[in-house]
Amino acid sequence: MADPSPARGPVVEADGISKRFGATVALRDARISVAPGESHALVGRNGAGKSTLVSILTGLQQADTGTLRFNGEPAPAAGDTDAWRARVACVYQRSTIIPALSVAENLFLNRQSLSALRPVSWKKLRARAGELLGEYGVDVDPNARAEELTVEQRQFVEIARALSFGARFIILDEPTAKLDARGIERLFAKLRELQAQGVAFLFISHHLQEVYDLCATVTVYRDARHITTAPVADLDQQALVEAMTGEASRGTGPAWSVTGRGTSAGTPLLQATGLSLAGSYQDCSLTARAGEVVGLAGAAASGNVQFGETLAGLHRPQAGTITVADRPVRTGKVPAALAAGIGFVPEDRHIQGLVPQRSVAENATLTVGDQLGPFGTVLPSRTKAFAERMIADLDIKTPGATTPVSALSGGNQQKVVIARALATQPHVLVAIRPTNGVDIKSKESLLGTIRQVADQGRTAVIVSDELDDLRACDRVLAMFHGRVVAEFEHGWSDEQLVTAMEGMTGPTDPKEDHVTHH
Ligand SMILES: Nc1ncnc2c1ncn2[C@@H]1O[C@H](COP(=O)(O)OP(=O)(O)OP(=O)(O)O)[C@@H](O)[C@H]1O
Repeated sequence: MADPSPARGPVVEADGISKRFGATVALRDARISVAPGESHALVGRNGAGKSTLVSILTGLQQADTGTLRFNGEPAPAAGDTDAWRARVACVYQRSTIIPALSVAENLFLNRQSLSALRPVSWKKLRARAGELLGEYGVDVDPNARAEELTVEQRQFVEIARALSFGARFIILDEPTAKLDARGIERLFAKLRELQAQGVAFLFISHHLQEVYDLCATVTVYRDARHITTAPVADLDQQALVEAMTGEASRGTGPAWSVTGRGTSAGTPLLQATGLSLAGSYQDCSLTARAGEVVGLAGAAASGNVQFGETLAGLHRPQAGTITVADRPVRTGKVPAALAAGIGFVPEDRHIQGLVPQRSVAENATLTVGDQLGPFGTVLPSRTKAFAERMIADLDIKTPGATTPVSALSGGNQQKVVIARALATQPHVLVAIRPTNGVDIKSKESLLGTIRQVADQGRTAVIVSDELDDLRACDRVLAMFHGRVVAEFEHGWSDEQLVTAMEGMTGPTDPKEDHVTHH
């Protein structure tokens, strides 16, 4: 690792940065400055320009105007990858680790210092990988295949790899999106440890609490512009949200409201009985009635995501049955689930959700081709009208319905995935972590949209470990280690639910009459 460079000013300083994509202005005269060893947050609504700034700070894209300096010196030439990597490290939400390779191979992939002319000594490489992981306190076996690692271990390997190029400045773009509460704690502990060694970071997150927990300074972008930079201690959450939205917050609760009427009213629409999937969960049952939103809570290894995916036909369970409106659904087949009226919002929009080169309109209507014309003869005008309604309903920030989805910001892509799931007017909507990557204001409208599904006499299942998502539910089942361990009627406390998700049964409290331990 290179010696830390002597502090000659901010680790990064960008000023007057503008960037256009065709008619879209992604950044307009924006700025950012991060001091050595500083923990700096960058927040803003979906499409505010955060990822565009990251791509400019890491040399992936060039700004149209503006200046960029690292440690007081001009940025390296475009394309000089090694020089960029020595100044700024970046960990993206999407892993850049190659699953089929070992940890050691991943760490030294594409590294110029290993001459291509010399045969690679695997023994040496493994030893160096071990040293490097040790240096950053990452407890992972260099021989392990990357696909065997947990999301969190993979992220630690990425951080070690990124910093091993010598940078003392690391950008983390929504690093907590795929971690559960424990994983986030460990990631933050690691970041604090690195900060104590003088590493500065720029932290991007839609979870404002994380900003308060981790960062000393916050910068807010809105509509491609820099709005403010301030010590986090000087901005309370209301002031921060106001800076992000440009509106005085209403100070009231969320736009949706839990009716709590679902439990006794409504006939069962979705019934999953005794489902088991080897290695994931055993003997799990769930009933969702017309008019209610049911939460399926659980931490990373609880099996809740696999249970939700099974409902949508992604896995074939070894045991158990699924019915929609009393009709059996063939398990393990996505088309069968769709035909039975189960709409699905997958966890990973990149893999399961979208066709990036296709337009917003096409993506939003991928599941309803038959409503818009026979296959191959989709009528563009109907597709467009349908998509335009979705764009308005879900507040999707896009220049138009014909814009390719790849040109949308991450959070707006997530809204397209939800639009698509809603397009079929499903009887049952199964949504996995639906507000992942979505800004605080859009989150309310998305949860409101899911609520509408129930209000129209249909039903929704939200699979999540996010308390905000779960609060939008009438009833929550908590899973731990592959089993449903407790059920909560409306009125649970955060602590009760978190305790259940962590596999601990709280003391039996007379006030706990809305909790059933299974
Ligand atoms: N390659 C591109 N082509 C066209 N437009 C783009 C491209 N990349 C970004 N944009 C547009 O630039 C704007 C800023 O997007 P950016 O991804 O920087 O937002 P963001 O703040 O990171 O949002 P999110 O929180 O949703 O990730 C958006 O309107 C987006 O649609």
